[in-house]
Amino acid sequence: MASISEWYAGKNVLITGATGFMGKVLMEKLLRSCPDVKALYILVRPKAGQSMSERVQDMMMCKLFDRVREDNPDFHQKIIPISSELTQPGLAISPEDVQTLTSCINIVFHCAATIRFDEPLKHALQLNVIATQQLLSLAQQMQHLQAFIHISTAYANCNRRHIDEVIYPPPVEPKKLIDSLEWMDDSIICDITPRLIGDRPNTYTYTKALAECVVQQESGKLNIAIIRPSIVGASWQEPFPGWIDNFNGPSGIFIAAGKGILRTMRASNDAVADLIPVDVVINLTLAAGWYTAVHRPKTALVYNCTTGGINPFHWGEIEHHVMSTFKRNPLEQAFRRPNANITSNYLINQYWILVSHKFPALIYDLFLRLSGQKPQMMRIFNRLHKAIGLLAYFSSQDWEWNSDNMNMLMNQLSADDRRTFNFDVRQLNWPEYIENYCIGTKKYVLNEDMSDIPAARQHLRKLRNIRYTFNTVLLVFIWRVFIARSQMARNIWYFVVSLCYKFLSYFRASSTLTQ
Ligand SMILES: CCCCCCCCCCCCCCCCCC(=O)SCCNC(=O)CCNC(=O)[C@H](O)C(C)(C)COP(=O)(O)OP(=O)(O)OC[C@H]1O[C@@H](n2cnc3c(N)ncnc32)[C@H](O)[C@@H]1OP(=O)(O)O
Ligand SMILES: NC(=O)C1=CN([C@@H]2O[C@H](COP(=O)(O)OP(=O)(O)OC[C@H]3O[C@@H](n4cnc5c(N)ncnc54)[C@H](OP(=O)(O)O)[C@@H]3O)[C@@H](O)[C@H]2O)C=CC1
Repeated sequence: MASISEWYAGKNVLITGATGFMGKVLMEKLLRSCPDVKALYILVRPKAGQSMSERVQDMMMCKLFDRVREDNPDFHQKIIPISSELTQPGLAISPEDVQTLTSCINIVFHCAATIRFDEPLKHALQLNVIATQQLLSLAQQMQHLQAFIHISTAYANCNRRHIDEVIYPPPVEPKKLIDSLEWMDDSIICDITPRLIGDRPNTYTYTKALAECVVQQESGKLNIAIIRPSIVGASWQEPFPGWIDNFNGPSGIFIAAGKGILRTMRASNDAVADLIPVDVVINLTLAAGWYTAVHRPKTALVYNCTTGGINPFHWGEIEHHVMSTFKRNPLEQAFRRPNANITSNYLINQYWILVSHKFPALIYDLFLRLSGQKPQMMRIFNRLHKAIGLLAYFSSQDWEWNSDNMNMLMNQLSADDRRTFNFDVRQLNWPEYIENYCIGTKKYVLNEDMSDIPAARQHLRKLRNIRYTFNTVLLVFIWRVFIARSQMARNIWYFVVSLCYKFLSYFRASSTLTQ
């Protein structure tokens, strides 16, 4: 039987969401490990004042593609951008492009989605469900299509504790919801959203569950597989350890903790942190594409792509390793020395938010105001609180995912493929991974230079001295205001001191008696 890379040789691949985090890693891996792939057609929209081709050119310059560039400097010739806005009818693909795609595509990877937790329901539905439906219709017209791989999330069914590799009945029939929301005013939709999403935490997980149902409805006509990754983190090994390019999920939290901004967060120390490295997800996705096309399973296979059941690691351990890494490799211009703690207790968390977030932010903003600058710290903390409020749901509880299909797929691979498309997370060394992850956020998200670490350490020492000075001044101030000025406070103070003195004399006397 052909190996995975042999199977991809000569194939035309369609990728949605190629400019996103996972889409880029998918493209890189395909180009590097399947060098004979014929072409990658990627659906891209113009954005932020950049045309589609400018965006693609920029993307290919990214460090992520360094290894591919080394192997094949002309790799860009294999990338064919197709202009598309997924929220538009027909995905806004021109008739000529539709013609090209339907005549040549062999496999589709559908990665595009809105992953924002606060997305208005109508937009999340438009992108995550309706666009998926439209892409499936397009796929049905593709004459040489062998597999359609849909990227979902392990949290699509997070209202359940135990999640099997099956497509669960949807919370509502997608078509009914689409029809009803079509005529509704945005404010009405906003009002009924909590009732609709029910026991799911956000519109993201809700619409991803609906998308799975839409995919299932087409599974009789197409060869389909669904990949459900948990919390996708930086790369483990490929193309190099620690690659990450965004603030999503834990990355933003790690950075905020490393910068000394985040000091407390609601999370359970003992809950499993189901992180999965992005390269593992992509290796599994490519292997699943091969398996779906070659073996044509009778029903759509779902692959829960998680670590918790196989090689568990907990949020408490993550906190420890993140803090230890940022103490050894500090981020530049930290606000305070990194020292974040997680707690599952609501009141304790609120106390630390007040003392360690809001109070320093107020003081710093006061300092900025007095020095004629614009206050900004409170604004940053408000955004951070919004983000951690939305993420806490995922870090405060455990889920159990069945991963039989992931194991089955691993057993189907040859020894060579298992090495090239490694998704065996039993080999993952968590402390090493978290260290590379944190350093990755420093190098690739914040674009900080590792050679500036001595200066960053010096800055932390300065912050420590400021803290010591501040604490001393505060003590003297309290003494001056409450002790020195009030007779009663003075009396209490003398009483406490004389009590301590009496205790000390008593212990000294009793210890001389026993000698
Ligand atoms: C040491 C302690 C260790 C403790 C460990 C505990 C960690 C717990 C982590 C739990 C993670 C759970 C994730 C669950 C994932 C489910 C999996 C998936 O399927 S789906 C995949 C997961 N999906 C997601 O993760 C999406 C979550 N994100 C969102 O929904 C939205 O970004 C938002 C609502 C948080 C903020 O909206 P909005 O106010 O409109 O703001 P914008 O969006 O415009 O961004 C403003 C600025 O903030 C930046 N920034 C962004 N995110 C974070 C962050 N987490 N943090 C910090 N910063 C963040 C952003 O880059 C930007 O910077 P700049 O350009 O201004 O400089
Ligand atoms: N990251 C994670 O932790 C997890 C992600 N997933 C799933 O993996 C998939 C990829 O996620 P990830 O790469 O992290 O997400 P990103 O947000 O990084 O990428 C999303 C992609 O979708 C594209 N897209 C969004 N809206 C449109 C639109 N209207 N028209 C055309 N393209 C659009 C984006 O294009 P543009 O650049 O133009 O915005 C981008 O390429 C998603 O399906 C997500 O649900 C699942 C579990 C965890």
